[in-house]
Amino acid sequence: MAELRRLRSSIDNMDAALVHLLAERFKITQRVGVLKATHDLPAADPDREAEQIQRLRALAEDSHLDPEFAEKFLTFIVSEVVRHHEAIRRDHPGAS
Ligand SMILES: O=C(O)C(=O)C[C@]1(C(=O)O)C=C[C@@H](O)C=C1
Repeated sequence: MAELRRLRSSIDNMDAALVHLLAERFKITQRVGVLKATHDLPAADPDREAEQIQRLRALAEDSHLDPEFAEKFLTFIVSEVVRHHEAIRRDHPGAS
């Protein structure tokens, strides 16, 4: 069906955009991880995460996206970032 093909083509474009955005986000959090290891800061910052969740839930509501889903998505990404931060701390020569 032509309509299904068109819709799937748009889905593929958006999935590609998501992957590119996530790759850029992880490049930045990599640098944050090195900074945190160098300055002996904890991998996770629960206060910052609470602010991010609050902000994303509000954005999701405005955009008619399920805020629960937005929170789960952010938490999934941030938990992977924290795992990377912990690995950087283990490997980083400047870390204590
Ligand atoms: O902002 C930070 O301190 C980060 O390490 C980045 C980040 C994130 O991925 O947004 C990851 C872990 C923290 O708990 C909070 C936020």
